[in-house]
Amino acid sequence: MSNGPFDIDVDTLGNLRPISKVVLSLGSNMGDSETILQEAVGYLADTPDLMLVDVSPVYQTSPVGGPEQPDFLNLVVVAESTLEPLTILDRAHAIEENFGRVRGVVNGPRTLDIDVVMVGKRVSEDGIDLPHPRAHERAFVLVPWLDIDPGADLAGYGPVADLVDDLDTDGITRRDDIAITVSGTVF
Ligand SMILES: Nc1ncnc2c1ncn2[C@@H]1O[C@H](COP(=O)(O)OP(=O)(O)OP(=O)(O)O)[C@@H](O)[C@H]1O
Ligand SMILES: Nc1nc2c(c(=O)[nH]1)N=C(CO)CN2
Repeated sequence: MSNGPFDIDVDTLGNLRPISKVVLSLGSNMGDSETILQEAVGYLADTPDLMLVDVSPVYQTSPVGGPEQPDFLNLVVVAESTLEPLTILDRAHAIEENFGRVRGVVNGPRTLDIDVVMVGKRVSEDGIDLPHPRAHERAFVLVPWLDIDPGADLAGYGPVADLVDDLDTDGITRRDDIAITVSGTVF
């Protein structure tokens, strides 16, 4: 899939809207994380103008940073969208709030965290850092992403496969016993 901005959508008013590849990272280590991830992907799939392309396997991952806390379950969603990055981030925050996410400790435990890893070649603007400034060094983001998108390129950092080669992936385990289902499709 292209990173855009060469794919174009025309809305009902005839406006041209670039279609961007969107990569989202979801993580949970409080509550029923498996159900939370399942439902969160469902909310993303229900988001107007955000088309899910693929959902990665779920990984159990050792916490990176923060206080002592339980392991996370992480997954990555690849989508296509004409939405602005800040609109996608607002939607991510609204979904987090459905699961009672309270922003407290930096890198601390959370029912649900949704990071906007990349929106095509879009870069930072007021209110959103793009690509996500820590995604390039996080195995819990890059390994699941690579599973579903072997040719993936992290804008500004290069091929995800090369980034993964340089990372310690010891703390992450693929949980093939957990499946995410969207509209009858099992990922
Ligand atoms: N690309 C992005 N994805 C998610 N949040 C972002 C992004 N860019 C800026 N933010 C902002 O970063 C702030 C901190 O986000 P959050 O509380 O999710 O951090 P965190 O998950 O603890 O740590 P990290 O940012 O390292 O994943 C939020 O106010 C959020 O709006
Ligand atoms: N394993 C793991 N560690 C983390 C995670 C996460 O999702 N998984 N999220 C963090 C802040 O976003 C900080 N540390």
